[in-house]
Amino acid sequence: MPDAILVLNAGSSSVKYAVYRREDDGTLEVRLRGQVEGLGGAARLHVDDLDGAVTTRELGAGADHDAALAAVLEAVHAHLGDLTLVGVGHRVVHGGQVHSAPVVIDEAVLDALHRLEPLAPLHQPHNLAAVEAVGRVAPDLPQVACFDTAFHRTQPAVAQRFALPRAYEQRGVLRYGFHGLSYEFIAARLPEYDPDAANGCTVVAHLGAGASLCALDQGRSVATTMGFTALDGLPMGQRCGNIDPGVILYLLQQEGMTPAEIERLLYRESGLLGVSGVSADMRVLLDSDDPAAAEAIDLFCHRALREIGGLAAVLGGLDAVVFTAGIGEHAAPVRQRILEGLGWLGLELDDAANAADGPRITTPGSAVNAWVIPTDEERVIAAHAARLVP
Ligand SMILES: Nc1ncnc2c1ncn2[C@@H]1O[C@H](COP(=O)(O)OP(=O)(O)O)[C@@H](O)[C@H]1O
Ligand SMILES: CC(=O)OP(=O)(O)O
Ligand SMILES: [Mg+2]
Repeated sequence: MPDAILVLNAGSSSVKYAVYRREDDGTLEVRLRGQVEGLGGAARLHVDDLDGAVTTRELGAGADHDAALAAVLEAVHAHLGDLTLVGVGHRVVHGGQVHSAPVVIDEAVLDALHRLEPLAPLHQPHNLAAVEAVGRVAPDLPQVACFDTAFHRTQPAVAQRFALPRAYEQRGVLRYGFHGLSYEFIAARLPEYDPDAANGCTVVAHLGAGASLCALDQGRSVATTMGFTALDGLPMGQRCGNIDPGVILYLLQQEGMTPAEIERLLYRESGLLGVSGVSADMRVLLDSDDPAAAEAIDLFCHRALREIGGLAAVLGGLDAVVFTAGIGEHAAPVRQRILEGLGWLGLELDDAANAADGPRITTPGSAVNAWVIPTDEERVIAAHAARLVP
């Protein structure tokens, strides 16, 4: 029976999944894909069997990551047909100092990854819950962890360092960076779209529920906006992004907030949701006529523009900007707002191409190219897993 790899990608607002058939020559053909989206609100399961049947099922307002995972495993089971699962690849957001490459999961690896949960509270517990859920139903099935942090380990030390006493760095307090599986996918595909940028200086904007930017120098990560945790950098759906650490001291010392309250504030009540008071979902904000929704979008675009400028300076130039993930791939007004701020670099937006979601969204005469390239973290995970399982 043909071999297949299952991929599970638990994000903060979604659980994405895919099944790939592994051909004799090692190539991977996607056979099933989908996601549970809208976790925390009205969660829906989407299933695409790639033969034209696309179904959606409401999971109800109370559905959490566990319910999402159970629904996903049921859908996968129902669609496997003659395929035999030979391995499972997981997105695991934090790999810490130890992991700069994907790894087959055993007891010791799992224990070590659990210890990183405080550094990625929106993701790591769900990523590892998926590993354990699969382990319960199929204890002998090899499982592979693919890390969001691994792609950034090529960065020079200066880009990974905080200005703290050295002892903290030795204890692992570093800028790790995230969304690395997505950046790995974009870096691999960029030569097909823009060979000059692939050999030069590119800023990739992964704008989803979590959002970050990555500076690619000839396809290698040299700097990124997320740091020790996935809180740093851009404001996100519910996360604050870059914040003066003095604010946290103030909340602790003057407002008497507990660490758990501050964690909830920074991870779940801030970002687009906190500033708008309306929603964490960019689709809802773009449709809203509430001035606070417009202000939240303003702040998101302002911060993205400011960070693109910083990364371009680190790269020593800018050949292309690439937009990806939920907002990056679909929110033309957000891309427009950010790119209008790069007019001084000679970047010239092609409005019609932008409205059509690309792929190229700048004019032929533009001094800097901009692209929309859909990311595919699942394919990157599948490729790593297929390589590591027998
Ligand atoms: N058509 C759209 N217009 C604007 N924003 C969108 C659109 N589609 C999706 N999004 C945004 O993308 C986010 C999800 O992005 P995604 O990359 O799938 O997230 P996750 O971090 O869960 O993987 C949603 O929360 C929503 O804000
Ligand atoms: C690391 C991170 O923020 O991931 P996501 O965007 O999937 O929430
Ligand atoms: Mg994501």
